[in-house]
Amino acid sequence: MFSDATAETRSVALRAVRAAAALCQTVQADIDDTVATKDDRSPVTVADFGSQALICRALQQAFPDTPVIAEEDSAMLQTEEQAHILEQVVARVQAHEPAATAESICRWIDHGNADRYHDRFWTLDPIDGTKGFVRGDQYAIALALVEDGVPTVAALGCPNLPDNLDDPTSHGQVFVAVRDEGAMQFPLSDPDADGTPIHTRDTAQAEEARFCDSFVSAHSAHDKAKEVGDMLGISAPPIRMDSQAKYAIVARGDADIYFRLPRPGSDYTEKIWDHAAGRLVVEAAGGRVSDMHGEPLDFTHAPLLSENTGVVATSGAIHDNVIQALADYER
Ligand SMILES: Nc1ncnc2c1ncn2[C@@H]1O[C@H](COP(=O)(O)O)[C@@H](O)[C@H]1OP(=O)(O)O
Ligand SMILES: [Mg+2]
Ligand SMILES: [Mg+2]
Ligand SMILES: [Mg+2]
Repeated sequence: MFSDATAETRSVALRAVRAAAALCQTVQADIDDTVATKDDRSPVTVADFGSQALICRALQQAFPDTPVIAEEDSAMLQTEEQAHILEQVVARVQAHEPAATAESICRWIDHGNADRYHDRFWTLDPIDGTKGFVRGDQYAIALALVEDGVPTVAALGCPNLPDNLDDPTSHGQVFVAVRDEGAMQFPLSDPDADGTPIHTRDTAQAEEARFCDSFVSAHSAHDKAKEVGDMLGISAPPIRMDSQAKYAIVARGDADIYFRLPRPGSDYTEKIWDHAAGRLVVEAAGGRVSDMHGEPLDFTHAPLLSENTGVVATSGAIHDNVIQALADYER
């Protein structure tokens, strides 16, 4: 399905995300005492730092000249107060990179601290949905290459996502997408398994749609999504889920719409690493992604999506209807 042009990029991204997913799974199995609180009061864990260290290390080795814009930095790890977190990060990373030291790990993490737009850069959320991760629910490891402002290659790891939403017993996929070429899912449990192509649902009538939104009500206006869903005639209950796993379930046809609608009075600006990989996975699988006004997501103001308000992803054919319903709702 994928052309040879992106073979090395895809394979480095896929291997790095698989290693980070394995690290996250071992931390999640034993989550106590691995969580700290950042200056903005949001949680960060040993796994966020460990995941960013492993992925940035792999990117730096393979593509030394391509900047990385990632969520975390090592500053708080280097404080005395968080020495116990750093110690655990070192132990977790050494399981994958035996020669790693506290110093090299902090350097790898900070390789992800390019802070402005470039014509070609990687963007990484080492754990997207940290609150879900800490709760034992959904989270994602989201990596995308952005070229000329558009995501072109993505690897989105979803270690807790069931293969089938109605049967939570088997789970864990990584989604790989290439712009204009398609999207595939690979089981995390078997590095040798072939990928399976994924496609959005061919839903033509909005009333047949299922929509998903954030689990955390502070991240997205649940009531607005519900009311717009009612206007579209949607009767199925919303799927509430943490992280970019929401993009993945739209991409593979478990849901038709992902609503991320700002809460009234919120001054939160979305970050590029929360949307670059997910957007590409949905678009390459046949869907559409825009902001809530139908405008394309603009990654040229990295690290912020400062030109956009809200995000809407759909299976494709119903996108214009959904955007129209949002405009009618706002009126
Ligand atoms: N007030 C907010 N509004 C919208 N998104 C937020 C807000 N605060 C944090 N986020 C981000 O939302 C993402 C997860 O949202 P969800 O799981 O609901 O889709 C995370 O990346 C999280 O950032 P962070 O990574 O700093 O925690
Ligand atoms: Mg994160
Ligand atoms: Mg995030
Ligand atoms: Mg965070």
